[in-house]
Amino acid sequence: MDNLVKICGLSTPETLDAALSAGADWVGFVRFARSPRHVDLDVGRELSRQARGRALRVVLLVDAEDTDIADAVEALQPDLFQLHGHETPERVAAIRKAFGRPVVKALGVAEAPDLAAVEAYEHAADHLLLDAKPPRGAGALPGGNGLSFDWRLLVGLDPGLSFMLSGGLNPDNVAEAIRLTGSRAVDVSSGVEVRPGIKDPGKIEAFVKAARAAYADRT
Ligand SMILES: O=C(O)c1ccccc1N[C@@H]1O[C@H](COP(=O)(O)O)[C@@H](O)[C@H]1O
Repeated sequence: MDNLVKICGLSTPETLDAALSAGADWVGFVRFARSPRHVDLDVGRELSRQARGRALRVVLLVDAEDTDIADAVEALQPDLFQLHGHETPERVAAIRKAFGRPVVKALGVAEAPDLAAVEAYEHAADHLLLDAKPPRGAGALPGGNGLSFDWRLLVGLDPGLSFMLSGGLNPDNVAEAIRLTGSRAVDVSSGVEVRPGIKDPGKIEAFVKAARAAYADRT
């Protein structure tokens, strides 16, 4: 992953088009029924067709059963999976092997000891996504909460696999996040929305521009 921008939680042709036109490298589709960004299989199929050849397509799953993964693969033909639940390294490796797609494993970060989990996924996942820990409490989503964590925790981090920074990013803070962490990949969902699940084409464009400018400043 190098100078990569991912826009996640896209659920309409118009907002997907905004992400593709802005030059997003990866686009994400959420398959998690409780999420305001969840796409059913028919919508996902159409969106995935729209993105094919223009960006890599990521299907986001949360502690999914094999049958649900198989349904998502059949309909959306994703290029990668993002696993955003409590999947163990063994489960991540099994999904990667069974479905023949690279896996991005999301890990929640709140404090330095949380980064100890990184090592366990070194041989199981292809990439990591470092996200804020979700809030405690019934009904909280495992991600997509617009919360950031202390990016200084990542300074000097050199995991054995590439990582993507996520959690609470938006067009106004992504440049600082890239500058501070040195991250070569960023991911956003709620920071380019007007309300949960409703993406804003202008914010999508502004996010991609701001991330690209920050990457360019670094080289
Ligand atoms: O977006 C969701 O609804 C979601 C549901 C379940 C798991 C993860 C989810 N979102 C992902 O979380 C990160 C961070 O999101 P945000 O930018 O802080 O809103 C991102 O990868 C989302 O796609």
